[in-house]
Amino acid sequence: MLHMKHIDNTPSTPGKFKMEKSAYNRLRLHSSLAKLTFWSFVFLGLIFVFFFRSPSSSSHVPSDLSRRSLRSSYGGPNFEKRVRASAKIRSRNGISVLVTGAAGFVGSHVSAALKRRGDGVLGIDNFNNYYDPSLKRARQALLERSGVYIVEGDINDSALLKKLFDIVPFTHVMHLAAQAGVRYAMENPSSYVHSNIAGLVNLLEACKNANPQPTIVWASSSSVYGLNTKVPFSERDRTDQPASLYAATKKAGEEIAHTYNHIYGLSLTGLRFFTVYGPWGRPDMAYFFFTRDILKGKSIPIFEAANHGTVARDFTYIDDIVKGCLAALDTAEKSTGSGGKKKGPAQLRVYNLGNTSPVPVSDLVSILEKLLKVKAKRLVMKLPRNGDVQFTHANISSAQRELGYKPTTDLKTGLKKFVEWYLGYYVEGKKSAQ
Ligand SMILES: O=C(O)[C@H]1O[C@H](OP(=O)(O)OP(=O)(O)OC[C@H]2O[C@@H](n3ccc(=O)[nH]c3=O)[C@H](O)[C@@H]2O)[C@H](O)[C@@H](O)[C@@H]1O
Repeated sequence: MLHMKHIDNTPSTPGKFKMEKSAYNRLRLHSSLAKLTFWSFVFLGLIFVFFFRSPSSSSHVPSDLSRRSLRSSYGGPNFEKRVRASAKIRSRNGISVLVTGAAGFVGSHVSAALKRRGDGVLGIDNFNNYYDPSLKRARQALLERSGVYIVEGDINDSALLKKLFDIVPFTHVMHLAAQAGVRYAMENPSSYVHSNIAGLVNLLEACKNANPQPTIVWASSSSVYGLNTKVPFSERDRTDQPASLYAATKKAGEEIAHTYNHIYGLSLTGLRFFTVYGPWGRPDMAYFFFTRDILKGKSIPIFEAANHGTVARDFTYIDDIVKGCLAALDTAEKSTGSGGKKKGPAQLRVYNLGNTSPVPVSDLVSILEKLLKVKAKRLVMKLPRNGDVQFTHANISSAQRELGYKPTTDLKTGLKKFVEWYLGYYVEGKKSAQ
């Protein structure tokens, strides 16, 4: 309107005015055509996006990675058949368990034990390369032979988790997927946030929305005791002075568990594992790379505290941990909510799963020397300030009383089994230990 008025009032010669007016009309025609073309493109673009986008690229899916994997391997009758067959319960009173981190050290052992006793087990693992993924693939191959299928995916992929819960009404979730390792947190802090915080929340969201809601047992860590000096560590002790980001994310996990229990009625049990070791273990852990480096003739760094103080760990054998995990699953009560709504109070537990006899790291090395029949090149070093604590020692009376947990393997016996496995897998199997 204002624009028109301005043109009408333009003082000019008639001819010139005429000329200007027709130029103006041409201009208007051009601009209308341009507008029409522009909006046609926008409209066509919207139609294209609406009809041709993949159903998996919904706002649920957090990353390109998960989108790609969803398209390539999830869905379809064959996938669903495999998932159902793996999760099928084959014993009376059996349970169906989704095991996260199933290709990991503890995850693979727990999955195998559940399957052996007739429970339904479905695994999920992202097969990341924090340590040699070929070891994870070898664990996967073993599980595959006993009928456990591991879906390749990330616990941050909510569309995938929803799909799995849609296919199987899991009674339990054994959540063992995590970014482990105390010292690596200084190198790659975000991977701890991604797996131990964002991943945990995403998993709990899927659990709270599921109908029926599953019961959840998950891996916390002895590292939550941080700089505590009172030993042995009891579940009632303070856990507010973590020494590493890893420990802080596990502690955060315990608080997140409290929230989901409180708001949604999820039954949650956290297990504080104490330096778990054994066959098929993690190559980033000291007992594992000490073995590799002793055999290679490389020197090994042995930490000691100030004033030649002993650094010790309550090393716990994998079979004892597996028994603790199964007992936690078996004694856990059901979640009380359904479809995201709480119906009543639910169980919230936390237990130490340790061995109750701390061993100095230098003694661990002496045991390895005997088993390997090779003298270690010891390089005694000051305990670095990068997350390590001086000692750990579990009080397990709660787990003993309520789970019937009773560790039976001492470090010497357990390391003997580890070394037998190590030599068979790497030396006889001619695989290179990285
Ligand atoms: O139980 C736990 O809470 C934690 O146990 C281990 O952490 P850590 O006990 O530090 O296990 P290692 O990294 O294998 O270290 C074992 C011992 O060897 C010592 N160490 C480690 C590395 C090294 O080069 N030299 C050395 O003397 C450490 O100080 C520690 O006392 C796992 O790596 C964590 O994922 C787990 O949560």
